Amino acid sequence: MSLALAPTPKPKKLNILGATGSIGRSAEAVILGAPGRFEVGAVASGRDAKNLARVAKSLGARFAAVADEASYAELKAELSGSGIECGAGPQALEQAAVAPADLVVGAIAGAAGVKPTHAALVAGLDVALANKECLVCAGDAFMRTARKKGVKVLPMDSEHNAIFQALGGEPMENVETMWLTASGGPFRTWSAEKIAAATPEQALAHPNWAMGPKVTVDSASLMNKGLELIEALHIFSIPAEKLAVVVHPQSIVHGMVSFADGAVTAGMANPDMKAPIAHCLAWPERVATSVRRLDLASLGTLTFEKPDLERFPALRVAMAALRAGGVMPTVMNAANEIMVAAFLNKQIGFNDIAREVEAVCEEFARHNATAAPADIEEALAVDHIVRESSRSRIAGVGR
Ligand SMILES: NC(=O)C1=CN([C@@H]2O[C@H](COP(=O)(O)OP(=O)(O)OC[C@H]3O[C@@H](n4cnc5c(N)ncnc54)[C@H](OP(=O)(O)O)[C@@H]3O)[C@@H](O)[C@H]2O)C=CC1
Ligand SMILES: CC(=O)[C@@H](O)[C@H](O)COP(=O)(O)O
Ligand SMILES: [Mn+2]
Repeated sequence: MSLALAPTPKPKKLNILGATGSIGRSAEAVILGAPGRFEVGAVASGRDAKNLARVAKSLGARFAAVADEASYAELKAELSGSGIECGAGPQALEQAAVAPADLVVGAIAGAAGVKPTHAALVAGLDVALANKECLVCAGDAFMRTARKKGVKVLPMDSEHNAIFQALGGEPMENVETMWLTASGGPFRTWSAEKIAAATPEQALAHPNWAMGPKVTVDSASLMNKGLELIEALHIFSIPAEKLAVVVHPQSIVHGMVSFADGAVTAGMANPDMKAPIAHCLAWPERVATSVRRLDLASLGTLTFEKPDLERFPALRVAMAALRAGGVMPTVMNAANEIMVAAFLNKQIGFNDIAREVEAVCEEFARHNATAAPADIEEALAVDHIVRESSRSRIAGVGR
């Protein structure tokens, strides 16, 4: 009788971009909950030096990068004596992205994530992508690089991860429809009049998920689901006509796939990002997590309804950008980032977000060529121009 032990898997080496955010903290919990399975090389964030230093130490990283150069002195002081190297600015961010690794977690919020996350692909590293704005801003160029380099983009966003699991490796020709579920956000049952007067505090009160402010406001307007349709188009190389949204207030079913024979598979879990994060980090293996186990009998009822495009026009605007394709998703994403920030700063009202994003898209299409950006640089140049023109509209909103 031989007493052969199962080989201990080598720890998977990770870099985490956006390590201080909501996704970053959930990733930290997954990693700390699976001793010996992961090793962290580099971590990066925007400006929160104190928290970045904390997570770098907690995960035993070797390098920490902060985007904001003004935060460098604080980061250095926080890391002093730890032996962890650090840097600041765009080059340091790129250094964190391309540090030797098996997988890079892309969890920076917004189009700020495009350059560093793309740098990881260029360096030939697989990416686990939470940052949907990367694909809305520069999806064609981003995925072209992944294909050219032969690297994987694993979907970490809960809906896309559920669909990835529900697909089970089936060829795309067999897929009739990919369904993304939407919780409907905090205003799902509100009247149009009440939504018009919604405050940032109300928009930030998501019924099911604790997330960063930008994605939480997008969930309230349903723009998040529009961004996710565009994200799905790129991740799964599926035509826009095969993508659909259904509102599911319990956030238990995250995504579904309908096949040509009428069968439907669903990806389900309690709403906790540790589940899709663990799936991506361990893929193609599995790792145990503390995610509360699903008990359908005690839940009792799961409900589904059509999205209301009248009360939630942001989804209609995003669906138009999805259908138009070309540069329109890039334009819409940039305008939305500016308008969401203006809403959170109480400069504009909730309904102004979708109204202004639509106006910016229409104006851009009237005066510019609408072909898809040829590369990341072109996408970011459009992003920059649209941000400027969006900012210039804010003072005039409502006047
Ligand atoms: N939270 C969630 O459950 C989900 C999030 N997502 C997506 O994941 C991404 C991150 O979301 P979330 O974690 O909620 O967001 P958070 O706002 O909680 O965190 C954002 C992270 O990005 C960093 N960051 C911000 N600006 C920059 C910059 N210019 N350069 C480098 N880093 C920067 C922040 O650093 P700092 O703290 O230093 O500012 C922080 O680490 C988004 O694209 C979101 O749509 C997708 C599915 C679920
Ligand atoms: C957890 C996650 O993936 C978010 O993107 C989520 O989808 C937000 O919830 P909504 O369904 O309300 O947009
Ligand atoms: Mn999502």
